[in-house]
Amino acid sequence: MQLTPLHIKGGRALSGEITVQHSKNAALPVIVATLLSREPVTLHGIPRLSDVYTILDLMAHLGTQHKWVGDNSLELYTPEILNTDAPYALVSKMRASFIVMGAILARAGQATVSMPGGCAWGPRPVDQHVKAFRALGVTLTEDGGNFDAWREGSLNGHFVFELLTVGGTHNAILASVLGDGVVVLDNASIDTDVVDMVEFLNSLGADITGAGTNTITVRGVPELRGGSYTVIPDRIEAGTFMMLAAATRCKLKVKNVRPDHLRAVTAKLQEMGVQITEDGTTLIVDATGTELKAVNVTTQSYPGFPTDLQPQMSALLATVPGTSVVQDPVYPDRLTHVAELHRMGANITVSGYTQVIQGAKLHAAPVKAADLRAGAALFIAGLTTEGETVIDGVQYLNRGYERLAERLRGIGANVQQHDLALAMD
Ligand SMILES: CC(=O)N[C@H]1[C@@H](OP(=O)(O)OP(=O)(O)OC[C@H]2O[C@@H](n3ccc(=O)[nH]c3=O)[C@H](O)[C@@H]2O)O[C@H](CO)[C@@H](O)[C@@H]1O
Ligand SMILES: C=C(OP(=O)(O)O)C(=O)O
Repeated sequence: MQLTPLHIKGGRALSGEITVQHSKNAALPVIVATLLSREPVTLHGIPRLSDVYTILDLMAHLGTQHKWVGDNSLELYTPEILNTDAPYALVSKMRASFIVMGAILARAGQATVSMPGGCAWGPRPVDQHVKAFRALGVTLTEDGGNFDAWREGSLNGHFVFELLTVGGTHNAILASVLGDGVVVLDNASIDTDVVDMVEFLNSLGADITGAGTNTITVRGVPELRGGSYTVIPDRIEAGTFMMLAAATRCKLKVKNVRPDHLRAVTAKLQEMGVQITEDGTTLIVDATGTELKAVNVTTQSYPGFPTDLQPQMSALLATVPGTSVVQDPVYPDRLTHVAELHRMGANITVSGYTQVIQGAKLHAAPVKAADLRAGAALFIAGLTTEGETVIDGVQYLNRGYERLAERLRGIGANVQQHDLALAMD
C-alpha cells in the first residue's frame, strides 16, 4: 500500500519512555509454525505490522483461519491444509514467507513455493534451505521461479549448514518436526528467533533439543497439540530506539526488552560513551551531556552486532565527530540508506561493504526509504536535525515498526503522518 510520507521536525529534546513491540522476526516463524498443528493456537505479542498481514494472507490461502483478540493476540486454526502452493504474489512481498515450505512439507508432504522476495538491497540466496531439504530426504526441483518439493516419508539425516542462516535453520526444523525420523542440524543458527520458534514448537509437543547451540536435533513426533505462546520482545526495534536516544543525545527508557539479547549493541553504544543502565526488562539509555566517540562496527550473526541495526548505527555515527568504520559482511549490499543520508549532509564513503563515516551535523531534506531498516536510519537522522525531513517509502517502515509516528510522539518527537491506515484484520 502506498502511504503518505512521514513529516519529521527534528531538533526537539526527546524524553520519557517507549515500549518495544514484540519481535517481528520471531513472530513470523512462530505464526508459520502453527501450520504444524491441527488444533487451535493462541499467540500473544504479535505486532500489527504489514509483514504479519502478509503472512496471514498467505496462511489463509493454505487453510489457516485467524482472528485477532484484542490488540496483539491472534488465534490461529489450521484443521486442514487446503492448498500446498505459496504463490508469487504473496511470497514475493516478504522473504520470511519462504519458510512456509518446511511447514507445508511437514503437514502435507508436498509444497510448491515461489522464490522469496524481501528487502530489496541485493541478492539473498536460499541455497542452504535447498541443500538442507535435499540432504534430509526431500526431492526438490526448480522451475520458472518456483520450487517444487515433496517427501516420501519422514525427514532423516544429518546436515551441516555451510554458513549460519536464520531462515534456513527455521525451514529445516519446520520440515522435520512431524514423523518418525531423527534430524541433526549442525552449524545451525543460534539466533533468538530460532530459539523462540523451537520453544513454541516444544510447548505444543515437538521434540527439539539444542536450540541456542550450533547443533539442533529434531526427533519427529506424530502430531502437535494446540496451545498458547508469547513471542519475545523485538531486539531490533529496541536497538533502533537505543540508537535514536544516542543520535538525539537524549535520555530514554526503552521498555519491554530482553537485555541479554542486546549485549553486542549495548557494548558498542557504551564504547561510544552512551550510558546504559539495566533495570529488569527496561534499558535506560542516556546520551545527555556526553561527547560521543566514533567507533568501528562489523555485523555478524547473533550474538554479534546485527545487520538489521547497521543502517541505524550508520545514521547515528554520521552525527558523531571523528571517523567511524562500519562493515556489513552479512549483507554486503545493504547500503540504500547511504545516498539518502548524503542528502541530509552525511559524509559517508563506500567501498565494498565498508562505510567510512566522518561525523557531521546533519540537515533536514526530503528522503526516501528503499527498505525497512534504511527507513529507520532516516527517521533517526531526521530527528537529529532542525527543519523538516519528509520521508517517503513509509510502507517499508510499516513492515517493521508498529504505530511508529504515534509512539515517537509519545517521547516528544514532532512526527506526523497523514495516512496511518493499515488493513487491521
Ligand atoms: C524475516 C527475518 O527474520 N529476516 C531476518 C533473517 O533473514 P534471513 O533468515 O533471510 O537471513 P539469513 O540468516 O538466512 O542470512 C544470513 C546470511 O546467509 C546468507 N544465506 C542465507 C541463506 C542461504 O540459503 N544462503 C545464503 O548464502 C545470506 O545471504 C546472508 O548473508 O536474518 C537476517 C540476518 O540476521 C536478518 O537480516 C533478517 O532481518
Ligand atoms: C530485512 C528484514 O526483514 P526481511 O528479512 O523480511 O527482509 C528486517 O527485518 O530488517
